[in-house]
Amino acid sequence: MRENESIRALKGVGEKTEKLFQKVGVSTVGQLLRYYPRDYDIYREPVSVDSLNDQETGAVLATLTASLDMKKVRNLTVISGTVADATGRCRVTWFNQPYLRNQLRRGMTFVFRGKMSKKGNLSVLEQPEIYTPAAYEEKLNSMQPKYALTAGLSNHMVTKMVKAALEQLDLTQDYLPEEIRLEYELAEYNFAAVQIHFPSNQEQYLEARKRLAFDEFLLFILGLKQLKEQTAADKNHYRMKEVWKTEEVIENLPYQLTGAQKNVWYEIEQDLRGEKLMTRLVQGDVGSGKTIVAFLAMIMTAENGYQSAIMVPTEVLAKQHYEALTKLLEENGLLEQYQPVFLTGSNTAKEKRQIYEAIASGETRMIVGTHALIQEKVIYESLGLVITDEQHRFGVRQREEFSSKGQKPNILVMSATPIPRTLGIILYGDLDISIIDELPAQRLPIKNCVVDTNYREKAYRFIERQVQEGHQVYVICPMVEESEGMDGENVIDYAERLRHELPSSITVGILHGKMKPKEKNEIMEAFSENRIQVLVSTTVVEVGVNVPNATVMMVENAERFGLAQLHQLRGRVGRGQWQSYCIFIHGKNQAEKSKRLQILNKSNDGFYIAQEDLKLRGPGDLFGVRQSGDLNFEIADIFRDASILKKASDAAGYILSLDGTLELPQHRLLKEKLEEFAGRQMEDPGL
Ligand SMILES: Nc1ncnc2c1ncn2[C@@H]1O[C@H](COP(=O)(O)OP(=O)(O)OP(=O)(O)O)[C@@H](O)[C@H]1O
Repeated sequence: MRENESIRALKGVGEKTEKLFQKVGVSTVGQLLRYYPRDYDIYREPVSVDSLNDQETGAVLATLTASLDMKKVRNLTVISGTVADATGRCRVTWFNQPYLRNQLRRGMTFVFRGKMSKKGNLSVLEQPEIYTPAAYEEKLNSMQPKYALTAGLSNHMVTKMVKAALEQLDLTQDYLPEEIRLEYELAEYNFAAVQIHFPSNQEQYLEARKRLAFDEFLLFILGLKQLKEQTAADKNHYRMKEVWKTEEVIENLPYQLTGAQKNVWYEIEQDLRGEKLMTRLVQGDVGSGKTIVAFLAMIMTAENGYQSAIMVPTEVLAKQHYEALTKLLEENGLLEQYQPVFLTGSNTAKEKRQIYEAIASGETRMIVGTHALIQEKVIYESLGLVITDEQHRFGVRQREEFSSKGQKPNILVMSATPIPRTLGIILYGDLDISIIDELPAQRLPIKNCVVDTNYREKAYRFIERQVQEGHQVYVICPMVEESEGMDGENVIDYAERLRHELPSSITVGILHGKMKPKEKNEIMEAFSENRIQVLVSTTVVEVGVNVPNATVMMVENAERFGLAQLHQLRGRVGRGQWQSYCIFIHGKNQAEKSKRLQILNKSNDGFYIAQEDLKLRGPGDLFGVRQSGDLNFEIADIFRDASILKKASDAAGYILSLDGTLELPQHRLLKEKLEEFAGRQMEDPGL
């Protein structure tokens, strides 16, 4: 079996199961292999019966005080009994397992492992797993995977299928050269692939993770280095002249550009006028005003008679950019001349045809869209500039794709990820870097608070007042809907609750990744026009959404998110001249985890936050929440794995110094893997 085969090739996967897996983005066996657990359930030492808290999962060594009862409740068979140790007793219940009655008898002692549920004086261990003490001893410290699920797809099913994939794939051929593996003390691939799903203990898990993170960085950097080689000598076939239009547009803006924006714009202008092709990254904290700089570059390109395309990760964002661009052009009397178009996957076939024609004929000089922009059918008349974000920054393949559409365009990449310089040099090795390190002057610093759920009542009243003053509010929940085995707030139920909590004059809307692009656009449009005042959402609003009238960001289960991600979320407010607020709410019993959140309380500076977060983490930080969704790594995390990143960079340098084109026999598998990796990077992350 090969990794690119459909999961249908696995025994037990029929059409229905295939559809369920597709919902979570898994179509091939390889994708299943990389469907890494979201968390693990650790088989820890048994604890005493009285020490298990409500909703806590754990194991107890206890004795049955009587034989089990059996009851029929509708069509369920319920088996229940009582177990006890020296500290106390609790009920145990199982459903539809009548045979247990013969196996478990009074006086027998087992390890029972399950979730404790407490209601008043009643403590119940629900559906516990049962082990003899010796059997549990063998399981001790092992970690059971917990996967992200969707309705109908159980953890058991994913576990079973991953096991099947691991059994049927031949993973013994390691693509990493032995020399590198030994030099950097990395586990074998075979070991890592299995242990990341089913770690025997925490040490093995860390080994597996280290290896897979190294691989991911290595492939990424190899791709970059090759790209740099290829583009170093690229000539700018769209060499441009200085134009006055951009000066006029700047004059007409309702605000003054900041010094940093002016500097960066100057650098871009010089690049576009230069002999060498531009490949530049503009890095700027959330809300620093990157968009206008991008638009100026598009106007300069259009004035020179060429086309430009701006590609963003989501349709919501594409729509927002399209509207902002149209408005800017309209205000400057340029709309007719440039005819901007909006191209995404959900345009109708007829619309697409018309747009393709307008692009091919050169009638339109500006194209805004999602990754639909690089599809085969889009033929550009004269694409002189492509603007993208770092999630979609082009790897080798993407640039080839664009090049095959004509000559290589100039490239501008936008990023809001604050990263230390040393890491930046590695991750953006193929790009020149410009930094917008100044926020517009009239912004007031956001006021923050980190509180627990007891504060909600107060928060709702505060939200009410802000809405009455004409402002708007985001509420972020970690989940879309209630989901088996996962605690935390979800968008659907939360919105319902808010509709009761808030006066009926306040409209509460919802937004999440499972909605159709068209629905998402409608909701965002309603929010930006203040027809919705409170938007309950998952993190789909994280990247780049701009509604300056919003002044409150409230994040539920804030402990679930990485600090950089929270900083991005916070960046959705404080974008206008009004005082804005961010309320981070952490769940009950999460005070420990929420210590991290105090960093956000102290500072609004993305760079500082990233550094501080890094200091708090160490290799022992097992399940640190993912830091950043911006750079699209599957397992590696640029902040948490900074030292692995440096090693992978050294290794990539060494490999290419020996064999620049990866032609040597010992690099054959690595080359194949790199091709496959580049292909994967092209896929839409599909928010
Ligand atoms: N110099 C400026 N003075 C005042 N407002 C500005 C200035 N530059 C941009 N803005 C406004 O600030 C808001 C945020 O700008 P923009 O959307 O470009 O941020 P961004 O850098 O893309 O941030 P993010 O990474 O969060 O998307 C916009 O409403 C924009 O009109």
